[in-house]
Amino acid sequence: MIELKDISVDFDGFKAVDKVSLKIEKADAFGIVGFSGAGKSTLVRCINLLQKPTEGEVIVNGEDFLKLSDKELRKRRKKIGMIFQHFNLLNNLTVIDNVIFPIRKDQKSKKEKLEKAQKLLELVGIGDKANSYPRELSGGQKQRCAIARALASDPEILLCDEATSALDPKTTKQILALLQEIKDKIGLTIVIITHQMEVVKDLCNKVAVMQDGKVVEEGTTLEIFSNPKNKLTKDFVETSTNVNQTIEEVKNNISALGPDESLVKLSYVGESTTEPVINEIYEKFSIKTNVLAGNIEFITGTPVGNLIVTFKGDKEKIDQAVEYLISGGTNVTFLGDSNGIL
Ligand SMILES: Nc1ncnc2c1ncn2[C@@H]1O[C@H](COP(=O)(O)OP(=O)(O)OP(=O)(O)O)[C@@H](O)[C@H]1O
Repeated sequence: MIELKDISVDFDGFKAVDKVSLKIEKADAFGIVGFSGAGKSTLVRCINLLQKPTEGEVIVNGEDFLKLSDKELRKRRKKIGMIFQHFNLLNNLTVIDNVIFPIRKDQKSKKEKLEKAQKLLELVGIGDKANSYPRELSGGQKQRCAIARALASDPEILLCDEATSALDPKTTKQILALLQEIKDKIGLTIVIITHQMEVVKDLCNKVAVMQDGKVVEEGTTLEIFSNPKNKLTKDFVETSTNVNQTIEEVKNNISALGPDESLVKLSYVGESTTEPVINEIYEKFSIKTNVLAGNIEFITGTPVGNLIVTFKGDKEKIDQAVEYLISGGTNVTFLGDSNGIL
């Protein structure tokens, strides 16, 4: 549905976006992650040509946007809503008038527009705030109003630029749940720029990681969380799982390991929960497992687990047990033994 082909954006010789190609399918919730200045906003603004790329093609629903006339482009843009970190509401208009604003020139009667706006306010959960002014709303309510306004033109695509960055964690969860609900209800395609991996985890089915204007890694959210390859992706995933921090804490607090003990990290994806595996390696190899720390998360419904354990037993048997675990799809990282902790 959205295809960005070899997009580059050059600001006076500085490449803010550098040959990026992305495919976003209908009803995807596509996350774009990266540090400040990575080029996320510039890239996303190319989708509705608020930013004209210096090079490349922007294909939306099979149409080459760069070949459209200004009039045609204005019409297509109406089907692409946008919400922002700082809401960008018009402060001198009431909440309902903010929602009507993008459709104020439509061929409908005033009554129809009011009814539509009120329905949208109900949908986003602030039906009772229609006659309030933005200054009378909380941050979460302001973003709800901005979402209602973005939906007024019946968009097929919603671009969200750090839409939850100014909100506290609880309100962030509520807004993400609302976006998910709307997405499911009207089949909206969502492109969401964020530096919060929690946002990706809660809402997105796919994610691209940007650095210095380039996409350095992309995949399904499950792939990115369970098996990040790029160093930056690993750092981002770590911010939400804290596995490395947990490992450091375990290492700092563990007393010396015995000659028959090894410290390892077990990582797995999917239904192969470790409990039966731990029982099996005890039965097969007489290896005793002691779980020191663990974290299991559900990414788009699939469990992703990280356990820090000690194995106790004959060295050769531990090696066999590790091989057995790896052959069953568990990732095993050796962290130390009686000779020292890595
Ligand atoms: N209109 C512009 N003129 C010149 N440079 C620009 C312009 N817009 C963005 N840049 C530069 O392009 C780079 C990418 O900016 P962009 O806003 O796309 O990054 P970002 O990843 O969205 O960052 P943030 O998360 O801080 O919004 C930055 O170095 C920025 O200073």
